[in-house]
Amino acid sequence: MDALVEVSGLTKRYGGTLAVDGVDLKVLPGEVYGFLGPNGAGKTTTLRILTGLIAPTSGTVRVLGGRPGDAAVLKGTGSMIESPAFYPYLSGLDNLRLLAEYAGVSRQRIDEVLELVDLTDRAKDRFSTYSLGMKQRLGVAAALLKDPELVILDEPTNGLDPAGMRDMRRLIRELGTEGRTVLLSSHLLGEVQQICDRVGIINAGRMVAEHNVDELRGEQELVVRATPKDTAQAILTRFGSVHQYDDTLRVQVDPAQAAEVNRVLVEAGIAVSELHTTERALEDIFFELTTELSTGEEKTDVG
Ligand SMILES: Nc1ncnc2c1ncn2[C@@H]1O[C@H](COP(=O)(O)OP(=O)(O)OP(=O)(O)O)[C@@H](O)[C@H]1O
Repeated sequence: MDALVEVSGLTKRYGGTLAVDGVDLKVLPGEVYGFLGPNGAGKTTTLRILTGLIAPTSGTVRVLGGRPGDAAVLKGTGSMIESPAFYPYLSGLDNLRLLAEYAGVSRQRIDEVLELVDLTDRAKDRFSTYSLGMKQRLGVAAALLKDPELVILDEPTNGLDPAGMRDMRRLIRELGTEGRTVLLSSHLLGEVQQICDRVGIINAGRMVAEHNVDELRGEQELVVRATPKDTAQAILTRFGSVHQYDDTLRVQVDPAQAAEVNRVLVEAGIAVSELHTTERALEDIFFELTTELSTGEEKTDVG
């Protein structure tokens, strides 16, 4: 399967700051890929390079088989990098019309994208009257106008309230299920876990890990609080390795087996007062990796 985005040894230096430091990245057709990292990790810089907005210092970058910024690549890529810029005094619809005219897109496609981002009812209102969530969704609509194969979204839920985040996540999942390839950045673990198929973790300009989100889910643990604890622990070892954490037991077992674990414990006369899954897996990996690196070599090179 040919990757839609293929980045190798990508580096970007701003004066003395190494913003991106030898990043390798592959985004495969049809996947929703999450580019996860804390603020300042180098996500926006990488996405700006992929969309041809800035040039890399070194490394190779292929997007849709071509170079970022090439006409054919631009045609097949829709993006929203940082806050989308629109004319505040024009309606959402008129803003899209302007972009559509420039890109040679039909009126029908404008209606389709407005429908997709759930802005049909407010399309004729001025952009300045939109909520932040609506502004971001219009940004996604603009990115989708050309019916692109690849959609690149930089922190699409940033600054949104919980309802706005939910709508945006739903929209991105929809894009994924309709077969589009999506590359998005985020600093939110839970978000990436909810909407992405694969995740690349970046910290201090370096890719520190790449995971299949399903595998990570499988690595989740069950948290069990039960008495008597010793007997519970002995029973739980049948399901997977068990370790104690505070006064709970943590079992490495597929969370889908939670009901079965509960049944077996209760049938053995154990009182179960708490049983839930934990999202520690991705969090642990993330913090382990980012702490390791941030205490390691400095990313700022003043030489
Ligand atoms: N135009 C620029 N000039 C100088 N330094 C820059 C520039 N753009 C980014 N940087 C620096 O490069 C590093 C990476 O920034 P980048 O914006 O790519 O990170 P990010 O992961 O997108 O973080 P955020 O979510 O905060 O935007 C930071 O140290 C930032 O200060």
